[in-house]
Amino acid sequence: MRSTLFDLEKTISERRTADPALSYVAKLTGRGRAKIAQKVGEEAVEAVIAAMAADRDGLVGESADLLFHLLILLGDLDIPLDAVLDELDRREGVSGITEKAARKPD
Ligand SMILES: N=c1c2ncn([C@@H]3O[C@H](COP(=O)(O)OP(=O)(O)OP(=O)(O)O)[C@@H](O)[C@H]3O)c2ncn1[C@@H]1O[C@H](COP(=O)(O)O)[C@@H](O)[C@H]1O
Repeated sequence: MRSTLFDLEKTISERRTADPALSYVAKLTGRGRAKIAQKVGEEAVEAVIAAMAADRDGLVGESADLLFHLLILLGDLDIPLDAVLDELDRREGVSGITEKAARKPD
């Protein structure tokens, strides 16, 4: 399995306390969780815009930006990537239609 996301998670963890003048991760982290979350939202919107324009290259780039910023946000909350992958594993084989139908009404 490709280890790209785990490698990036480790790099982000190491760069968080670097010199903000030399590290984007450190600079963004220093601006606080709300700013990191805002960037995740912006990158998600940019991915949607690229998709709606059928801009495949754009969507690849924006998806990379989105995953990168999501990893920074998860790291800021001390949530390991493994926790997200575990949740996806837990859902494996459970149809989204079935899962939604089984939800209790509010
Ligand atoms: N994958 C990435 C990556 N993807 C995108 N970016 C940066 O994310 C920033 C997003 O650009 P924007 O224009 O949206 O942001 P901005 O203008 O800085 O922010 P605003 O002030 O507008 O909010 C750009 O500076 C991109 O270069 C990344 N910066 C770093 N990485 C990885 O993180 C590692 C550590 O980076 P540093 O912390 O910079 O050393 C690198 O070696 C890479 O592996």
